[in-house]
Amino acid sequence: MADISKYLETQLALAKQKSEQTCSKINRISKKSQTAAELTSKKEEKQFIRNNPKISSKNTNTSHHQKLNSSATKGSDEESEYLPSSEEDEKSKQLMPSTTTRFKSNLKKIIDDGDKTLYNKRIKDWRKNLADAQVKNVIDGPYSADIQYILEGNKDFEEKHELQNGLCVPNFIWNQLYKYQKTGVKWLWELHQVESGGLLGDEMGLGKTVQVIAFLAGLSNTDCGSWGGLGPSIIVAPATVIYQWVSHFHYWYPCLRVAVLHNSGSHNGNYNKLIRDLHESHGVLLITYAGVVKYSNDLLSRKWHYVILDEGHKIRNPETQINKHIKKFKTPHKLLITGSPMQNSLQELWSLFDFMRPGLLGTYNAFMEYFANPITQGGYANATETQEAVALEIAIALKNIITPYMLRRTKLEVQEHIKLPEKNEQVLFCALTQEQRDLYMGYLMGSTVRSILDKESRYGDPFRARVLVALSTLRKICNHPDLYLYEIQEDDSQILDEKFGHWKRCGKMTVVNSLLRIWKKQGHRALIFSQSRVMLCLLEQYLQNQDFKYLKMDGTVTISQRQSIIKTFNENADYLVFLSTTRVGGLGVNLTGANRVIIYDPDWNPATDNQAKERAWRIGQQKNVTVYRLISAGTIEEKIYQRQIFKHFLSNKILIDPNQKNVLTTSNLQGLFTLDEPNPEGDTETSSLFKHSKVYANTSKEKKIDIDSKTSSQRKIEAMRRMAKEISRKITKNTEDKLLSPLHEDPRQRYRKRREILMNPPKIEEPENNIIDDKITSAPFESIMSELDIVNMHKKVDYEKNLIENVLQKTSETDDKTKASNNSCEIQIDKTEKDISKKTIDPNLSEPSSSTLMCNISVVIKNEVNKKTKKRKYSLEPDIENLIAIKKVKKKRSKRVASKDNDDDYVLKKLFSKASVKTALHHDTVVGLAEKEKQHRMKEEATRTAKKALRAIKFSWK
Ligand SMILES: Nc1ncnc2c1ncn2[C@@H]1O[C@H](COP(=O)(O)OP(=O)(O)OP(=O)(O)O)[C@@H](O)[C@H]1O
Repeated sequence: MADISKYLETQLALAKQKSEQTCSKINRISKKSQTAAELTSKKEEKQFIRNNPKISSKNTNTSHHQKLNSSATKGSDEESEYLPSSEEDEKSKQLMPSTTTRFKSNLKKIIDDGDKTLYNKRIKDWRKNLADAQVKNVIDGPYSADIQYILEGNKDFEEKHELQNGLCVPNFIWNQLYKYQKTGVKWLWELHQVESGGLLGDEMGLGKTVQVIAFLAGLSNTDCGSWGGLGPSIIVAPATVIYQWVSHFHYWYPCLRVAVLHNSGSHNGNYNKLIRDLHESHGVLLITYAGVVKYSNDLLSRKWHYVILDEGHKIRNPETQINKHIKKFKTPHKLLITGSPMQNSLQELWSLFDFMRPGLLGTYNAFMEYFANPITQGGYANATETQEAVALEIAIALKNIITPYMLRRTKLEVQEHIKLPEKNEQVLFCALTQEQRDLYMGYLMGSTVRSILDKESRYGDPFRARVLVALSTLRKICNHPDLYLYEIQEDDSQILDEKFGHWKRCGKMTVVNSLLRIWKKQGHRALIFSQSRVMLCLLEQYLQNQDFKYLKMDGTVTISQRQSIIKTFNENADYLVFLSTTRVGGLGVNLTGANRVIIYDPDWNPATDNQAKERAWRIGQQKNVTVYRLISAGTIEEKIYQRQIFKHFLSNKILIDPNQKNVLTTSNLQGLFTLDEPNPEGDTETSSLFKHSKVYANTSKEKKIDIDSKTSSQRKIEAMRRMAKEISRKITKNTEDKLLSPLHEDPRQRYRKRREILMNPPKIEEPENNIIDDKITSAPFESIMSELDIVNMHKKVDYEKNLIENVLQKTSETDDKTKASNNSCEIQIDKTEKDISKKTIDPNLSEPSSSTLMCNISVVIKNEVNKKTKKRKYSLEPDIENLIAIKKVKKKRSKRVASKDNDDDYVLKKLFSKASVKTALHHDTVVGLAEKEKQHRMKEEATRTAKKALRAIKFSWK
């Protein structure tokens, strides 16, 4: 009896201790986190007050939040959905010097035709090369499509392919076009003839630029209309792709003059003169979107034949300055090129059509009332049946209206022509580090978020701006704790250089680290995109520390040099990584040198992320492409991803299939400011919603490898380790259960219940998230005795010994069954056990605490492993928590590294095994594309079969 009461006392003490630990873990946020949240809130508050004189005239320092705030209140759509990245990036101070500067001097600039002398020289060189190619069949200079055509042995390079009604496209272009591109050129020609604008909306990388150049080349060879062929034209494009246009023109149609109206252009002197010159020579003027606003008076004072907007979705917000200026051009020939015609909402579609087919979709207000709102409403999963039916009918009507003016082909549809390699796109839900979780929770509990969520305290300040600032802060914590902490440092000296931005402090960076290491071994090259330039600096610092060769392109790289950096990366396989902001490197450029893509942080706008990944998966890519989108599990990033899914759905409903069904409901503010920990299976909210899209690493081959390669003792060690972990978990769980239970006041009852559990131990599932070979070597938990059973069966002093013996016995049984036992490898536990009992078991306790137990078992395991290590020189992998690496296994794995087929599988297993990735989803399945793909294939198959059937009955008659 006395023993039992002593035991119960100990249990009670243990339970109390455990409860305190648990409570403090759950509720207590570190001092550092609290202080950080309060300092941030104060800073933000000052800023709000500063920006809202009605609240107070008190003045404060300027911080980046001012920018956030002002942009947020401006109400531009881009800013409402997205907190400045590139804009912020362009101006934000750099944390560390960019190595990009090193490469600048080596980069060869692409020169446009703004400078007439240079233009004349280029034309002279080109003509000479053309002549050389015809005569000598070799050239000493840059290739162009016509020269290439001649060198390939074609004699008809001066001939043209004439389309119906006279468009004459030079053969050296026409013959190089894919079939669907020829259709595209014909479609542009049809629009031209009916004097209409249009939207070329092919998926990214399908050669929209090439189609437009082919069409313009055709026009310039066709004597028609008031311009007698091609008149002076303007192409508006984002800064990064301006020079891509130049080089495409120089390649595909070298005789045309193309000049860049920008500081970076070759033209010297008065920009007015350049516009006049270009206009007179019927050339093409390339200009940025900002340039249109800047030079609008001069541009608008002339008549232009074609106005073409590349990445035309830039004008999706009808309220912007750019939009207003661009719509003033008076020509019916307006083309819009974009791979993402609808990104966030239906109003965007209206804005695009208002540029190239004004009036087609009515006025803005009418469109919003009669089209956009009902379609959106009917799109939510919680819409009524009537709302759904109305949405469907209106979506069909809208699709019918826009179809003649919009040509969109997906990669899937044209796959038989372009034969792109496969693409595997996954969303990896990454665990936050303890520090991140702490800071995240601290900020959620801080005054900024409280003031947002507390309806009562919503004073008349810019509420929306507060929300956006808070969201931005949470995103920073997800990206790296230092992005957040850096801002509240009063003084730079507080920053510890060696720890600053360290990858181990951030869950997603840990994943990046694993990915890059594996990819380097596998021989893959990667693009890494982030929204923020500051984050790129941290990634850059990481790459430098690891000695990974990389190139970086962000807003600080001059426009004229961007194309050269891209070219260098594509041509030089020494560079492992191309780092870029999503907005600078994600638009329009070709980065096919890489076949792996990491999208480090999600954008509110799904198209931004899509654009980025399409840089690698496009014509010219030879290898299979894998894209990883990193999401910090349970955080704001997951909500952003869900928002992306909804936007995808909406856009697919109009552009692809009005019958699309949605699974997401509207989200509320509260939902944005929570931290949803993944459930025990590692599922986050999103992965629970999209269970059918979950990615499982294929373990079958790995299992075989492990069975073959592991010795019996290694298996025993692992079994012990797992069991120790499980026992520890059981103790913790039991203690917690009791604590939560109303019985916790009565130790006797608690004991009775506990005994009952011991007599009938619950079945415990094997942990899913574990080292690779779980299922092979683990002793079945249901047959393992609980540590308390053992305590009850033996004296305390024998506790450890018995436990270990028990484990070994069970494991031996398992081993015998699998015929893999190896007597010579028997673990000698006696000495270890004695050592442990001397060193670690607290004599005051009748039962070791779970943590002590865990520690003890670890010691046993480590001792054993060390012993083995000494004997056989095994190498351990200390950086992987709880993983005891065994060389043989590693050897097998490195063989797997070489096997390209399983590259992605291997990567995923590694990530799961390190527990840095909680779960992974197939992105295409989530956004419904895989389903579409399946349907498309089925339809194709069905059509083929039907045709065959028709032929069959026809011939059967004969
Ligand atoms: N017919 C073709 N023959 C050879 N190469 C082609 C052809 N069409 C396109 N390409 C190449 O494919 C790549 C992608 O083309 P392009 O940049 O025109 O695509 P895009 O649809 O404009 O892409 P984005 O939407 O990303 O701007 C380029 O490198 C281009 O040279």
